[in-house]
Amino acid sequence: MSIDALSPGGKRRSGRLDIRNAVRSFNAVRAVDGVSFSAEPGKITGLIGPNGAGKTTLFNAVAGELGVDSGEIRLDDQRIDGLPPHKVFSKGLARTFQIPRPFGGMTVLENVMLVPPAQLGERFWNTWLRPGAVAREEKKNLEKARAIIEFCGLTKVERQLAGAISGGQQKLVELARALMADPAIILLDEPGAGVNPALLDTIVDRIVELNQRGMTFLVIEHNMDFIMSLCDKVVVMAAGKVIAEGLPEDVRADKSVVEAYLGGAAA
Ligand SMILES: Nc1ncnc2c1ncn2[C@@H]1O[C@H](COP(=O)(O)OP(=O)(O)OP(=O)(O)O)[C@@H](O)[C@H]1O
Repeated sequence: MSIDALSPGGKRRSGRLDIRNAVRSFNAVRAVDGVSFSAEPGKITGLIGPNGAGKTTLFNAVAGELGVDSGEIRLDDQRIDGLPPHKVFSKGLARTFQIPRPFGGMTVLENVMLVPPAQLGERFWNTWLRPGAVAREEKKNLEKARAIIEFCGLTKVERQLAGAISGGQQKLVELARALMADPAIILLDEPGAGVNPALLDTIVDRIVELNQRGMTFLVIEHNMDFIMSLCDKVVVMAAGKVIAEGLPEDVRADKSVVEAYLGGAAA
């Protein structure tokens, strides 16, 4: 199987994400304070802002790790706010973390294999009643995992423990795990942080190629070269609110954006 067989979101989902008036507080802090914007299908949307702007809190709310206090989050017109992470994931939204979270004691291949879309074998009666189907499904998953691992440039380390490879390679393992579920949209939390320049090029290449195949991305990143060269649109948050949204070059020249970065802890 080659990576060509992967279809972002399958045929049914476009990966459109709509966030409307999302609010999430931690005691007195309104970390996300009435945020509205959309990530258009097939596009790469950048989410930037000074430290503490609320970007990660918003990601956590979208991916189901945190609830919103109010507001709506829709994926392809279906409400996903209030759903637990595995439900959001199964609807076609995958995310990666700023600090990768692989199972360090398992190999890269095992980490990727942990995320098959529909694990027939997990239904215990299938192993008795439909052993052939289970074996075929496992073979298909293994082929898919291998194709994705190759696509992510990880073949050489597929037998190594995920805890023993570099931080940049772990970010690629996270991307590989996300791809196993054929998501329609992937949320990337600082894919470039702590990654050496050569691996960063690989990550950027993979994102571009997936995007050309129709994958939608929403990306938090402090690396401005990355944002400016990769994103179709940039949304800027500061103190929990969206303060600007538009084309990368317009956002960079926006006075309120410059002030937010100078006034806050510049990224
Ligand atoms: N679990 C939490 N409990 C209390 N306050 C929190 C929690 N998570 C985030 N916050 C606060 O919410 C605000 C937004 O934080 P968040 O991490 O979302 O910002 P960010 O834009 O992702 O920042 P960075 O770029 O540094 O990662 C900050 O004031 C932060 O201290």
